Parts: sequence; structure tokens; C-alpha cells
Amino acid sequence: MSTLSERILGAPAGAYVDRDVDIAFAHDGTGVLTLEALREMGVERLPRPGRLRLIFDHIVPANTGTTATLQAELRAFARVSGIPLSDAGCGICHQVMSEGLVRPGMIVVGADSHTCTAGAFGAFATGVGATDMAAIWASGGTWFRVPETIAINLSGNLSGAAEPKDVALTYVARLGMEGATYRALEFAGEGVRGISMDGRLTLCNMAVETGAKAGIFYADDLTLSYLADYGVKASPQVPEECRYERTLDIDLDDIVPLVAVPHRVDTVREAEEIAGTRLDQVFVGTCTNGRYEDLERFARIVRGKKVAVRTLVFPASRAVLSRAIKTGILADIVDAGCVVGPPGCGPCLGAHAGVLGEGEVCLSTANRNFKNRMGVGGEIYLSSVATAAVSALAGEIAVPEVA
Ligand SMILES: CC(C)[C@H](C(=O)O)[C@@H](O)C(=O)O
Ligand code: SF4
Repeated sequence: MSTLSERILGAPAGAYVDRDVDIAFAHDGTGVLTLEALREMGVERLPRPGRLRLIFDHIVPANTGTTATLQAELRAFARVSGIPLSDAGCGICHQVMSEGLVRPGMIVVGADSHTCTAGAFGAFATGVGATDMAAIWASGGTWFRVPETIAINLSGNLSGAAEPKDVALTYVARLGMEGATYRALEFAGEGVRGISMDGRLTLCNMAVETGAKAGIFYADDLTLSYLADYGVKASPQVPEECRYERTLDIDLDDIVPLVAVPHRVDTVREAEEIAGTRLDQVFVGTCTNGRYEDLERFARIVRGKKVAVRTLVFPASRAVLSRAIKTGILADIVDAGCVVGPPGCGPCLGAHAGVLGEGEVCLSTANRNFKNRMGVGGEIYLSSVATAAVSALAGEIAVPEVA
């Protein structure tokens, strides 16, 4: 009788286990540090390069000569070591993982904290540091302490303008930024069924904002049909009776549009309470909310209208961008006056495109609003896509009525 994390890691909570990993990836930022650590360790050959991956997403295309040189070095390393490389323009590592690479039951590690996103497929997926990643690349495996699990028990259905992002902000606010440290969050209950795969990815993505190692859903029919579109065959995972450390009940019928206010992601208000807050920028994208369903929802709201404030839209991957072009929603977004950027992290971490100036205020669909993250002196509010869309049209924080 095990939690899903216990089942995948093959031991009860609290145990330490050594496991091979199915996928171990790094991006352009942490890849540079991983390579540096490998060189310091004197590692020359990597045993299973096919299970490793480099994905360029954080600063793409390169913003300075120094960045370009580091990326060129990493590219050359991938070539000689046989590591598959997804180069600039492919999209955010977590989105690339979710497009047919991750399967139920896998153990996935990534040198990025939001690796927990892949738990949406019933995989145990967690972020590690670059030095740990170097050791994993050199050996093919690592140790884990099997986490205790907090169940997030979902009931009911989302209604009105509420989105999975509002559910994520709800559990982050209720658990707090350290409330689930070293735990796994397992999404359970009848309410799970009504949440799309894109929505499940959003929910798992924010698990790390509570300190959790992983966020995880059982693979069900929806998971299997999503994966089938990528040519991946998988079996469902049937939940067992198991012991959770605690259970957090969330009734989806009660969820309303929410906003995390500066500078903590667990400081959450109803959008209604802070409506009218003046904005300098709206940012739609990231590994939290840059997927096709998000862009479609955004386009539906801004179609035929004009945004009243600088609005940046960065699709999470090439596949998302391509689909948005083919279905025509990208034209709606551009015609509404938005700036569309290349697939990748974009302004999320304040490294390039879309950096905020001193005192500027941004409403973003990302997962973090730490002080100075998008630029020194900038202020970040976090919301759903629908809230971002109506706010972009209003030039100030506004409350969406229908998603
Ligand atoms: C740059 C990277 C190490 C970092 C992370 O791991 O989360 C980034 O993706 C972020 O969101 O802050
Ligand atoms: S989109 Fe933002 S949160 Fe996600 S991996 Fe990139 S920088 Fe990190």
C-alpha cells in the first residue's frame, strides 16, 4: 500500500535508495555549470548519453558574446559526448519533456527546480543542482530519500473564470513557501478527472514553490490519450489505499481568480481585492502557463481588441508556437498589439527580453515573484492567463468573468 512516489522509487517514505535515472537533463544555464563540474571531476566518458539531454531555453537566442561563447562550448560538448541537444527555439525544458519524452513510472531528474512539472505524467521528477547533475551524468544514477507525501484532494469542478493556475496559487498559499519541504504532493480525488493535461502540468509545476521535491498525478485515460498523440504507449496507474502524511482538501467549485502579490508567491489575494493596480507590463508564458491551452484562452479574450499596456507573449515551445500559427490564434494575439517572443523562458528570470525597470509593475503568468527577479526594482504579480488577458486590455489588474 504505497503512495505513487514510494511505488516508483520502490521503497517506503524515509528510506534512502540508489536508482538509475531514465532521463537527466540540464539547460543552457545549468548545463554550463554541469560541464564545469564534470571537468573538475576529471570525467571523460559518459556511460549513457542517450538518457541525457541538453535543452537551451533560459537565454535564447544568446543575449551577449559571453553567453554565445558558453552556449557554443556546450553545443560542442553535446556533439562529442553524444548527448541529444534541443537548441534555441525548441522551447522550455519542462515543456519539451512533456511533449512525449516523459512516461508514467519514470524517474526524471533535471538541473532546474521546476523539473517537478513532469510529475503530471505519473513520473517521479525532481530538480537537482548542477554538481549533482554532473555526478548523475558520470554514473547514470543517484540516491534519493523517498519523500513523505501530502495529498492534495481535489473535489468538484472549476467554474467561471477559474483556472488550474488559481488552484496552484491556492495550494501554495495554504501550504506556504516552506510548508511541504522535502515532501511529494500527490494530486488525488474526483476533481482530478476534470483537469486537462496542460492544467495538470501547471499544478505540478508549482509544487516546488512549497518546498516540495515532486508533484505527481496518477496516469489515467487522459494521460494515455495525450501521450498517444506523441506516439507514446503507456499503461494507467491505479491508485492504492496508502498513508499520506496529511491531506489538503480543495473544492474546485470554490476557486476564484487569484493573484500572488510582491514579493512572495504564497502571499495571495483575490483578484477582486487588488483590481485597479496599475501595470507597466503583462507577461504570458513560462513553464507554468505558456502552453497551447493558455495561448488559446488568452487569444479568445483579446481577439478583436487592443491591449492597453506592453504585453509580451512567449510560447513555451516550438510545438506550441507552430500550433498557434496554424490555428490562427497567434495572429489574434499579434493583432491585439502583443509582442510575441521566441519559445523559451523569456522574461521570466530577468536575464534578457522584457526586463523591468526600477518601479515598473508586471503581471505575469509565471511561478515566482521574488524581489528583483525580472529586473532590479521591478514588482511582479502572478496570475492565471484569463486574469492576465483582461488586465492587459485594461492596463491595470482586472477580474476575468469567463475563462
Ligand atoms: C536558472 C535555473 C537554475 C532556475 C531554477 O532552477 O529554477 C530558473 O529556471 C528559475 O526558474 O529560477
Ligand atoms: S520559464 Fe521561468 S520558471 Fe520555468 S524554467 Fe524558465 S526561468 Fe525557470
